[in-house]
Amino acid sequence: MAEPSSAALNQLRDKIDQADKELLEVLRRRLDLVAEVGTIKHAEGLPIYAPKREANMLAKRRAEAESMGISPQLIEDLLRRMMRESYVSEKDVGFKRINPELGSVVVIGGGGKLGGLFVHLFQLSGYDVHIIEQHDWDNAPALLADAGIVVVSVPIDVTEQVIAQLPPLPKECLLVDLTSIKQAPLAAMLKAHSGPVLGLHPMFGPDVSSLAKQVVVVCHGRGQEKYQWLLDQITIWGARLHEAAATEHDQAMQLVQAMRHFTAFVYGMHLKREHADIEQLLQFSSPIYRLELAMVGRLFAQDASLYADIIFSQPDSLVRARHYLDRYQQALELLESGDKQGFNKTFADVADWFGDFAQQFQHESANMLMMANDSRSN
Ligand SMILES: O=C(O)C(=O)C[C@]1(C(=O)O)C=C[C@@H](O)C=C1
Repeated sequence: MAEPSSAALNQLRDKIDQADKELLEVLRRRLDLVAEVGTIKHAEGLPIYAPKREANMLAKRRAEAESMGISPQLIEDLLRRMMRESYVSEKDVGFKRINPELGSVVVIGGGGKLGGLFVHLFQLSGYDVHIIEQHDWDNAPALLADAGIVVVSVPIDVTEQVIAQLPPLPKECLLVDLTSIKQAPLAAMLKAHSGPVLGLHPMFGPDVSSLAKQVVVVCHGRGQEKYQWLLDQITIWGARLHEAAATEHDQAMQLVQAMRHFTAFVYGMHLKREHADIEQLLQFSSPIYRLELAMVGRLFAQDASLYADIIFSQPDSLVRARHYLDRYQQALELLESGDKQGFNKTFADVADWFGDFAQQFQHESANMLMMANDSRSN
């Protein structure tokens, strides 16, 4: 059915169309300027992500918007969305090669998604990149003979085995892994190779459009002066580095990854066993529930073995999951005994513990909810 309209409304809509077209022209102009910035950054080896410039620009535009009677949040949303576009366009120009002397880059598991992303980034930076996959392990000695860096990007449960199987690497070759646990792979690399060693954990999935604003955890192994170039290269790709001890990293991953994925897995399992009707849930869902369902549902669009690896390879997953079950049981007892007061008290204790973060998260999630709602068309 056609939407109701009128001649006066149509006249105004024509003018809106005109204004939107002008907006497109402004966007085109901005994209062209950003492309020029990309070329300069490529030549000068500057990072695609410039947080101070962004903060300054946003503050100025917000103030200008306010003085024009435009919501500051509106211009901030638009600019942030445009800058996301900038990261992608600047990435496609390529990056400066920070270590021109380096021998070849060999990515073991480079045919996989995360390995493939790093292959692409090294290629965009002008390195000579080779891939080794399971089926062509026979070629490994020849490919590794003049490697300047070997990146291990294989499933967690075979990482240590693959590292142990490596033929002797050139003495100065850098050995790196991208596994989402760090203690065991780092120890295996230090044992297998006497040269420089580095543990990395990219805190993002392989589907990111650029590394801008993404975090890469750095666990130092051996010979930092020999791999500083790689850290600089990753910064140019746009990522932020976060240094951590391998033990500290692995402990945090218990909650950030293993428990998070495990609870999402249980939630999905529960919905299925309750014979929930997703279609119907969506009709009744508030924006926050829709977002929650999306977070859980996206798990099941991915590879089971990836999640199994993350959960099962964390040494303390079971202990953490049991603690969670205990807390669930304690909360259930409040419900069973109708202890609303107890519920409120626990709630207040936890809120107190979250402190200022509670407000910050409320603010952040409000923005996410609005954006999630904007992208709905039904
Ligand atoms: O000014 C820059 O350095 C840019 O790359 C341009 C731009 C933008 O789109 O305005 C994009 C990315 C940076 O983080 C900051 C700003």
